[in-house]
Amino acid sequence: MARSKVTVVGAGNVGATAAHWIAARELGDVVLVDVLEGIPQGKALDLQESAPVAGFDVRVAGTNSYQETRDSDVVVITAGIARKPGMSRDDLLQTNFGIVKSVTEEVTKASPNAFLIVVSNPVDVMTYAAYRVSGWPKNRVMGMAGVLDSTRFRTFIAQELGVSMKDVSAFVLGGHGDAMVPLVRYSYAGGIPIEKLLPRETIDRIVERTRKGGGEIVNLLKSGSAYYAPGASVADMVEAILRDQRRILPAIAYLEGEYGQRDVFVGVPVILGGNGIEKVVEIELTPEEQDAFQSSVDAVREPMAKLAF
Ligand SMILES: NC(=O)C1=CN([C@@H]2O[C@H](COP(=O)(O)OP(=O)(O)OC[C@H]3O[C@@H](n4cnc5c(N)ncnc54)[C@H](O)[C@@H]3O)[C@@H](O)[C@H]2O)C=CC1
Ligand SMILES: O=C([O-])CC(=O)C(=O)O
Repeated sequence: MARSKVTVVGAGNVGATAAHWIAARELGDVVLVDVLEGIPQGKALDLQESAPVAGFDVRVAGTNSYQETRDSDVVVITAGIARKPGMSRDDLLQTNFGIVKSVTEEVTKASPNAFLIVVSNPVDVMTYAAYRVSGWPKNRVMGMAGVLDSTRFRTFIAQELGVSMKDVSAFVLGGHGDAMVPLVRYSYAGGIPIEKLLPRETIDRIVERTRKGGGEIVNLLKSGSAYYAPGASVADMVEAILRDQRRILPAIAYLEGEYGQRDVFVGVPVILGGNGIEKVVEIELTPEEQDAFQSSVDAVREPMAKLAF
């Protein structure tokens, strides 16, 4: 059986870290692409040279050309600028729109049958842009944010309870901005609803921390944004597709009536497997949760309306 091939566009912090997780989990051969000369080649060679000691057996290549990305099974787009303290993700809109547009044109030519996972921010809007530019079906175009937002929420829950991260599950819905919706009612530790285990004030505090989780890292790093957890979250989605796992994950998906929304990409629970987004899973929301979700979608539609294709 031919080995899978994963292209990661953008060999910066998120791209290189995603490539690392993807290679370490032997999900497929990895091609790193960037406009900077030497960077994707150098990082790919360095990562490849870790294989004998780290114990993985895949090829890792770096390039400035899309030629070598040909016939990839999955393409991850991390190309673009990251925010600095004081900026919102939406401040990156026009610069990253230009980049995501040109990258999408290149990758869709080189790998017409791939699955596309968009990471560049503002990611809900950039996923919509990639969908429009690619003209691909909705099951093959998605964005990564919910896995990251949920892993942050899970981390905070586990830390508050002083229990293993393994036993904590949680869901965050909506756009990847400060209006995202951590779903407390659907969050559990060892199968027990967290509302039965933690006081309301503690839950409210970690919900707020989750919403601002990206900004917390930006303020600490000062010169860029998070990449370890984002890179690992990308690898989880790549694995779900390439290993046909049919996982239920939150992903940025195209909505055509689900959750009362149309013609927008936003984070919702999906079944992710060998056919990409196989289904958007609709769960019942309380009126308050529905209102919060609507506000979050509105916050995605606003910058979306500024895109000129
Ligand atoms: N969706 C999410 O949850 C997350 C999204 N992000 C976003 O991911 C993006 C990347 O972040 P970092 O890796 O930290 O930034 P970075 O600055 O470390 O890397 C970005 C890379 O993209 C490259 N690039 C720029 N234009 C390109 C083009 N046309 N073709 C190919 N490569 C190009 C740059 O040369 C650079 O190496 C940012 O927009 C950031 O906001 C970051 C973390 C989480
Ligand atoms: O906060 C940022 O700009 C990067 C990002 O999306 C995150 O870490 O959640």
